[in-house]
Amino acid sequence: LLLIQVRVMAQDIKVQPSPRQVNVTGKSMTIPVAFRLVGEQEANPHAIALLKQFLGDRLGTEGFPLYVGEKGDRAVRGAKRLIPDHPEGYYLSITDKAIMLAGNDERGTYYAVRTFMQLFHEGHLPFVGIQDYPDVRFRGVVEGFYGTPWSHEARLRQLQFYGENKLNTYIYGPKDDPFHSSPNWRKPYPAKEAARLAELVKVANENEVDFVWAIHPGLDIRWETSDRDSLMAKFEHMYDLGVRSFAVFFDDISGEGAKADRQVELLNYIDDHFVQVKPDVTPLIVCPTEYNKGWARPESGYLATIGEKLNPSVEVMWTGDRVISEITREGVEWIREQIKRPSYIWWNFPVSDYVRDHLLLGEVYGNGKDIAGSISGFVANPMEWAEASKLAIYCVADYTWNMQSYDRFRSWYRAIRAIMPENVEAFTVFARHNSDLGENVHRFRREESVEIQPVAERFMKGYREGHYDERDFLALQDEFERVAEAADLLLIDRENEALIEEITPWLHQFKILGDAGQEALAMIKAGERGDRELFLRKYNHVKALRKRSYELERQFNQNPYQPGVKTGTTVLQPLVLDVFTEATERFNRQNGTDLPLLADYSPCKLTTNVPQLEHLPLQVYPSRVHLTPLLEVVKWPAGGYLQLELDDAYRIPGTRLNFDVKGDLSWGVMEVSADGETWQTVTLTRDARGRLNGKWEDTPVKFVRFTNTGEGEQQVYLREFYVVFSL
Ligand SMILES: CCCCCN1[C@H](CC(=O)NC)[C@H](O)[C@H](O)[C@H]1CO
Repeated sequence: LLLIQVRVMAQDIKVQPSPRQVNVTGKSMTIPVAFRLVGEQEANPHAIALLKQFLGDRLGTEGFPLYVGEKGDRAVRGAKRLIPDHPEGYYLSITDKAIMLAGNDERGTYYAVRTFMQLFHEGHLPFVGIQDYPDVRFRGVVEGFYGTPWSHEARLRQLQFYGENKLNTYIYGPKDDPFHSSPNWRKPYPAKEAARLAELVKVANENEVDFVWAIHPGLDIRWETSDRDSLMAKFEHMYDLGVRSFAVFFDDISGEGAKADRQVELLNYIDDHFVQVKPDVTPLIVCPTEYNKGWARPESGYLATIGEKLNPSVEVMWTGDRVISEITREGVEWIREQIKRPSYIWWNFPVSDYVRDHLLLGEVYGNGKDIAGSISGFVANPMEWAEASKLAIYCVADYTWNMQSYDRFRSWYRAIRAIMPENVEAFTVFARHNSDLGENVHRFRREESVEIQPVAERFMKGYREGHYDERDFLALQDEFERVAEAADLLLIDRENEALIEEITPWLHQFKILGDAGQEALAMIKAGERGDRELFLRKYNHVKALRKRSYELERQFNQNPYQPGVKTGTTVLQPLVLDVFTEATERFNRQNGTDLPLLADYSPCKLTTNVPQLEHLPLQVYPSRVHLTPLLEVVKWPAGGYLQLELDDAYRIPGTRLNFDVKGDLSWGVMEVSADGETWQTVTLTRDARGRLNGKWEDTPVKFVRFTNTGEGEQQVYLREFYVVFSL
């Protein structure tokens, strides 16, 4: 006799993503010790396998009845009318008589099992009836970023994560995989890579995820049958590896490959002769060359050609109004008109290949909740940091399954709990201050440090005016303490070692930020108490921390684009510098000292008497220091000079400047020096692109300067001025 204890329990049905329709009775039962599985022969084998894995030996031929199957299967005959008539929909019911997991299709049954697994709560199962289905047909991730492709292990973990969160699509399209793009898109994968892809397909199937293999032929495709045959052969090769979903990416190309009518001809051919003739291949997906509204040229007729001539069964991807943009109702309705079908969204978030020194761990927000009717798919392009990308991916799973119920903060918080259950608080602090991108070419920004921002602003204003609120001071001190604590707790966390390995450079930077913040605030108190000795200790500590921060930037995450490790760049980092500068200026005034203010450690100092160049930010890279180019004309007076002082004498190989002036720079002279006393003139030679390069024999150089030694003012464009100080 199975002892079923019926109990009234709280309505805390925690199912992710949020189901559409849940009828709770408020009653529950203890979990039966044994379940009698009915329907194993006909039900989706992946659903059965998941059940067996989850229930283990409690699942057998005796015990509490558990009916599993798809609409039409005998085992779930009774639920026929209750199953939602939507792709991947399911009906789930738990009563004191039986459990039923009934899918509208195979994937629906799998999702019913996933939901069932989440209903186990502290040894009880609630009596519920759930009717559920997703808003968006294709939901998931497109691995489509520039940079180091994800590892095989990372991809396997991703597919498992997608199965858990009802995402059904993974598009394989890493820009830097030579067999996905040029030059080897025509070649089959070598045996080792082929075996790995076959394994990914297998694990994807087990998690009810479509593994979409994308090809990126546009950089060098020739519109001849030979290349068309090469592409078909490659698709056959991928089909033999088990791939049943295919995409063609024509993004980020120009020239021959970008022609719409040629692309459409090829795509229709693939559709007619491959996708439609194979029994089990999902609709072909294309990423168009004009893949966002900012790049769409009505006069090119590109999108019109796609809309009119591309087979209606082909899915067309779209990133929104710009390369990186929020997806709005208006935007998806506009593109739907152009391409004569719903768009398949390629959302460029949390991809960070244009701000590689930042982690994007913030909430998923800004996309409309009313766009489901005009899109067929929604896939997120992630960071090269696979585990760290899971935060945003989890929220995208929530959003695309049930848009109306999506809550950006609740979803984000549940994502953190799903990913770091043993360090929720620490990871929340860390993610809260690692979400904005900083200035970037796409001008896409995200909120960061939202809670503490008003406190920081109010405190700084008060401090400058000479009266700040002690409660604000204490709140900031507390936040910086939490930052330091979070960094140390996460650095020793072992629950997700792959994640900690990815974010360790940022954790070290975060620790320095937490310490620097506390010490900068301590400078204020020491200054107020007139305790010179303590002030100088804190001052020196902050400077040391800034130098460590800078060295860390040159050690980790070195890439040719945005090398280094940025954290808390929108609120906390600037606050540390502001407090340091203000406290030091006060100390200098009170004590007649001239302690340098520059806490933001940099290997290079700019001095100039050219007014427009005085506050020019320097861009420091691992081996070069750049002056930020100016768009406006620079008036360079006679005698005007620009000098870069490095933090040490380097055997620097050279310097380059480009003032965009046609003639030679007879009015100016470039000089270098090791000590700032004896200078050596550098001859500047013009290269093919009109830039002036300075070379000198191999002597150590600490100073580089350019002076207008002519009679009058010169007007130049400062296009480029940088010093290479190590190879
Ligand atoms: C000026 C050109 C920048 C394009 C940037 N896009 C690429 C192409 C794309 O978005 N295709 C839809 C990569 O995917 C990359 O990851 C992403 C964002 O940096």
